[in-house]
Amino acid sequence: MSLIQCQGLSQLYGSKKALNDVNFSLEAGAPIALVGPNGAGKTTLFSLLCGYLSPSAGTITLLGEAPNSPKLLGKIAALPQDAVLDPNLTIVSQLSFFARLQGMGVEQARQEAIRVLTLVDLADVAEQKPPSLSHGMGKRVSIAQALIGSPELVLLDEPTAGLDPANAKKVRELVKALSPTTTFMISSHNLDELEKLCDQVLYLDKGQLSQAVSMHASTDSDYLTLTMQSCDSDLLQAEVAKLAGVVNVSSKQSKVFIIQLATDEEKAQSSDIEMRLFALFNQHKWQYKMLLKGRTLEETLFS
Ligand SMILES: Nc1ncnc2c1ncn2[C@@H]1O[C@H](COP(=O)(O)OP(=O)(O)OP(=O)(O)O)[C@@H](O)[C@H]1O
Repeated sequence: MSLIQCQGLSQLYGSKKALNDVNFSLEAGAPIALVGPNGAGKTTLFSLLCGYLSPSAGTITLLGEAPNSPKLLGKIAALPQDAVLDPNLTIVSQLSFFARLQGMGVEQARQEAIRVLTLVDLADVAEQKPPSLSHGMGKRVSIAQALIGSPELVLLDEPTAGLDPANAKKVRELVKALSPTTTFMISSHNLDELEKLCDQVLYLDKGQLSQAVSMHASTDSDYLTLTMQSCDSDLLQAEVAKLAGVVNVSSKQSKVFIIQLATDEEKAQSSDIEMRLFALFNQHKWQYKMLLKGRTLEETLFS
C-alpha cells in the first residue's frame, strides 16, 4: 500500500490556484524532499495532507485512508512552518497533553514527552516555559512534538529554518536515525541539506508538480561533479571534453564542472575516466578539491 497517494489534487483560495492537478504516489522509506520557490504551494500541500484543508478537487490517501480519518491518529504528525508553543505551560506538560490526546495514560504520556525531548537533546528544559527558550530550542521542541507516539509519517515544514549549523546538523542526524521506522517528508529551501537526507524529491512550481526525481538516479554514473582548487577553467573544460567517454562539460559556477559521461558500451570502454582526469590535473599542475559521482540536487533540478 502507498504511504501517500494524491490524484488530481487542486486547491483554490478564491480565484488563486495554489495547487493545480498534482499527482504522485510515494512509498514508505527514505526521507522525501518537497522543494519549490516561495508561493509554489508546499505549505498548502502539507495542509491538505494533514487534513487541515479539504481539497477543491482531487483525492488524497495516506496509508489507504483519507487525511482526517480517525484511523490515522498517532500515525501521521506534522511540524507546521509557524508552529507555536503555549507560553503558559511547561514544555513537558504541553507535550504530555499531546501524548494524552493520542490515548496515553498520565504517566506514559509524561515518559513519552521526556523521550521525545531527549531525542532533540532538550530533556533539561522539560520544566521550563516556552518564553525562556531560544527560537532554535522552541523549534526543536516542536520537532519533538511531531515525534510523539513514533508516527509512521512525519511532515516537517522548514524544520531547520532559523537553527544554527550545529543544531541543524543534529536535526538532520535525528531524521536519519529515525528513518528506518518513520518516513519524513521535508519542505525546505536548503537544497544541500535535502541532498544529504532525501532520496525522492518533489519539485513544485506555481502549484504544479514539475519534477519528481530520485537522488539515487542522480548519483548514478551518468555524471561527475568536479570542483577545482586551481586551474585554467577554459583549458580544463576543453581538455576534459576531449577525453574518451565524455559527452559534455558545463560550468555555471566558478571552478565547478559538470561532466556528462557517455552511457553503456562507450562508458565501459572508458571506465578509467577518473584516472585520466587525475593524469590531466598532474600534467597541468592543477589542484582539485572534490570529485563526486553524480550531480548535486541543484544541478539535477535546475540544469
Ligand atoms: N490562506 C490563503 N489565502 C489566500 N491565498 C493563499 C493562502 N495560503 C496560501 N495562499 C497562496 O497560495 C499560494 C501557495 O502558497 P503556499 O504557502 O502553499 O506556498 P509555499 O510553497 O509554502 O511558499 P513558501 O516557500 O513561501 O512558504 C501562494 O500564492 C499564496 O499566496
